[in-house]
Amino acid sequence: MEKRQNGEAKKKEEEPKDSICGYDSLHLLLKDNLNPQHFQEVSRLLTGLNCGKAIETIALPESATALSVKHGFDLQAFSFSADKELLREPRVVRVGLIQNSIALPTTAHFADQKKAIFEKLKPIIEAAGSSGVNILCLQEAWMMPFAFCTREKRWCEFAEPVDGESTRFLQSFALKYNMVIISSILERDINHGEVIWNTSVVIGNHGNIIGKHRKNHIPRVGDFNESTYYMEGNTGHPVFETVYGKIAINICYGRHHPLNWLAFGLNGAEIVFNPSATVGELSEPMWPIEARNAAIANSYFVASINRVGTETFPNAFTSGDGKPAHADFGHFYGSSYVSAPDASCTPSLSRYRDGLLVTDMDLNLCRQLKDKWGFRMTSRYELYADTLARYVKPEFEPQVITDPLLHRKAS
Ligand SMILES: NC(=O)NCCC(=O)O
Repeated sequence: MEKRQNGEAKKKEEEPKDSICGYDSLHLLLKDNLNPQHFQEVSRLLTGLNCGKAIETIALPESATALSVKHGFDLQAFSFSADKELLREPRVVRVGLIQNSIALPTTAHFADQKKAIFEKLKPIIEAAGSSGVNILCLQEAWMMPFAFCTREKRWCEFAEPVDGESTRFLQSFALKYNMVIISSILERDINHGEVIWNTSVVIGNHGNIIGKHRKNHIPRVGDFNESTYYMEGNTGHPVFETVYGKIAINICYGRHHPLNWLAFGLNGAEIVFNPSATVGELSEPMWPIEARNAAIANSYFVASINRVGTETFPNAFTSGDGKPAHADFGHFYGSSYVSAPDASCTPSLSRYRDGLLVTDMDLNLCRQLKDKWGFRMTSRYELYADTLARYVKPEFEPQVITDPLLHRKAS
């Protein structure tokens, strides 16, 4: 079968490892195998409609497509519109998401591994910059292998202060392209006993550091032994007011926690980024649902990024499930995508290749959905504030009304 570039990639003769039956994404598998009418109907249900239409693709400059061809990364671009308003101008923001695999084996010298990731990312960030991206977000702990499966402490050497080399590397791009950049790193807090955090640094479009947010919920599932390395974050639910809009970051496992999403919404977020690192066997069926649900429930956009590839570590580890020791986490399935508050979403980036997803979004859509569905207005927060206040007390008793005939035998 024919081979096309990127969003148009058709099934390849030999199925690439970790593809979906030879395709980069479910969207492309369906597109290639359904007749156009069926595909349109399936897409209407799977990815929704934005302002009554299928989400539109947008053309990117030749410089960006040339970089994607030269460096072999997936490049896709879409646009969400909002209804025209009489009193507000449209507020269109261009968002870029980067997913990538590591660049060198995990056995290489740590300094070389980090440098190689920087080099690998340069053309992808350049493509984002030359595409006019306003806010760029990288995946969770993008500057290192996701070594938290191993429980070995030597990987802590990758940790950096908020103003460390990874931030400095990105600050130059922020300045060059007038871009806000969200950079999720393994942070070492020099001023507080050199402790380690999982942190997103928000770099402003002038190359300044606007602030940071530390991961609120730390996984204890499968091989995700992150609690061996860092504690639950202490930065609350900050929303960063940038020149391009109000943004927040819900780091990876936080996406399973509806109250985490809610708190960013209550603080006024218009786009919540979800930089992640998660593997197919554990979470792939959840991936297309949770972020999309959060976007709908909280009337904001959600931008979800997952890393790519299989990372093999020098020493095998066990998962506490009685299965044999192994040296990799499983496959990080990429599939980054954007969800809108009106229940539409973009198709995903590749399941196995590096990629850049560029998405235009008119932030006016957030308030339009609040006005239409009234989720904030009907939320009854005081009801839940009361339940939660009682629940967190040791003497809490669940509100259960037991059927007095529960134990009576059926006659
Ligand atoms: N990085 C991370 O928190 N992964 C946990 C697994 C998941 O949430 O799917």
